This record gives sequence, C-alpha cells and structure tokens, in this order.
Amino acid sequence: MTRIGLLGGSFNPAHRGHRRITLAAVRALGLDEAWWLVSPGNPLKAGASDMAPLAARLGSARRMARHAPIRATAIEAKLGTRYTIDTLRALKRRYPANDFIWLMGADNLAGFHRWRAWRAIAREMPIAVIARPGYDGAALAGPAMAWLRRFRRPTSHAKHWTEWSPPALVLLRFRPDPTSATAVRAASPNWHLTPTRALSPARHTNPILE
Ligand SMILES: Nc1ncnc2c1ncn2[C@@H]1O[C@H](COP(=O)(O)OP(=O)(O)OP(=O)(O)O)[C@@H](O)[C@H]1O
Ligand SMILES: O=C(O)c1ccc[n+]([C@@H]2O[C@H](COP(=O)([O-])O)[C@@H](O)[C@H]2O)c1
Repeated sequence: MTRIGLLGGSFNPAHRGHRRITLAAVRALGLDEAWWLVSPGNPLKAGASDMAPLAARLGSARRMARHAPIRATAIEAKLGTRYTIDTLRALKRRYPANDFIWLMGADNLAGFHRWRAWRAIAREMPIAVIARPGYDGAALAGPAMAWLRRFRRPTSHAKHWTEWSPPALVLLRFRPDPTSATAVRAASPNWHLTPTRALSPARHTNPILE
C-alpha cells in the first residue's frame, strides 16, 4: 500500500507554508507522497471576490511543489466533487491500493464542525492536524475537537497511522510557520495576473491527477 497524505486547500496562492508543513508531515507520518487538492471552490468561501481562477491557483501549487514528493492536483474538478466527504469517498474507491490520511492546519480544525458530514469525514480516514500560529487555542477548544478528542492518538505513534481504524486524530507540531495566503494576497493582490505564474507547464502526466 502506498501512503498518501491529502492536503485540501484553496491555494490562493500556494505559499512556502504549504510546502514546509507538507514536507514536515511527510517525514512525521512516513508518507510516500502528499497530494495537494486544489479546490475548485471551498463550499464555505463561495462568492469570495478575491478567489483567483483554478488554473492560476493550480499553477502556483505546481511551482511550490517542485522537486518535492508533492503532487499538486485539481482532482476535485476532475471528479466533480466539492465537498470533502465526497472527495475522500471517491479517492478511496479510485485508489484502493493507497492508504490515505487527511492533513489540515489548526485553522481548519477550528471550523471543521461547519463542514458537511464532518464526523463522517473522520470515519473515512485518519486526520493529522498541524499546529498553526494563532489558531491552536481555537482548534483545541472548538466543537469538532470536543468530539474528536476521544479518538486522539499520541504524536509519538504518528508513523503507525495506517494501523489505526478511524476516527483517529493526531496533532503534529512543527516549527511554527506564520505564512498565509491572505498575507500574500495583501502584498500582491494581482499575483495571478503574472503570465508566467498562471501558465506554468504541468509536470505530471496522470490525467486524473492533473
Ligand atoms: N502556515 C501554515 N501552518 C499550518 N497550516 C497551514 C499553513 N498555511 C496553510 N495551512 C493549511 O493548509 C491548508 C490549505 O490552506 P489554504 O490554501 O487555505 O491557505 P491559507 O494560507 O490558510 O489561506 P487563506 O489565508 O486565504 O485562508 C489548510 O489546511 C491550512 O490550514
Ligand atoms: O466539505 C466541506 O464542507 C468543506 C468546507 C470547508 C472547507 N473544505 C475543504 O477544506 C480544505 C481547505 O480549504 P481552504 O479554503 O481553507 O484552503 C479544502 O479542501 C476545502 O474543500 C470542505
């Protein structure tokens, strides 16, 4: 079985924080690869006026993933899924030889109880939550954690996640990275209009993943 970590996100744009936390998670969880699922549109951010087109966000993710065991994909657009619960079920059906773990930053855990069928998401695969400056308190005190904490596994066992039957949650803490796409956009509101950035060529050839 191939061990894959899934990091879903808007990647508006991808930044070095994504790369750093992903590489740290690859090491901590003993992953073969991480897949970045560049969202066609976060259901909770529908209508966000500063959301760049998917092609530009995917291009930024591909560049940020270069020379790393990270695949930047628009697989949700290919699968026709937008809600994470549907994506995870579709990926498990399509890739039965992979073990999957869902990765997310602490800010996502803080709002996880607003996601569609969030408890069902936790029943699909283990979850690894990565500490993020400014969000850890809200994440640990939030409604989702109130339910998830009973399924918590020790961080020292993180490499054994394929032996866990979900729900299973592990909290990972790496060197804190304060980078955010919000800050990148504030500094470069037109980042997606730079032609070379939006038109970066694909590195992979798998038609599903790309
Ligand atoms: N610096 C970081 N530390 C920990 N997790 C992060 C960090 N940056 C992003 N993530 C996580 O990566 C995933 C995708 O993040 P996303 O594309 O929304 O970037 P973002 O910086 O959070 O964007 P925005 O500022 O627009 O909300 C989410 O699970 C998020 O929690
Ligand atoms: O399925 C849901 O209800 C849901 C609600 C909010 C966010 N998500 C997913 O959470 C991931 C992180 O989104 P974002 O915009 O915070 O980067 C991304 O994969 C979204 O599709 C999913």
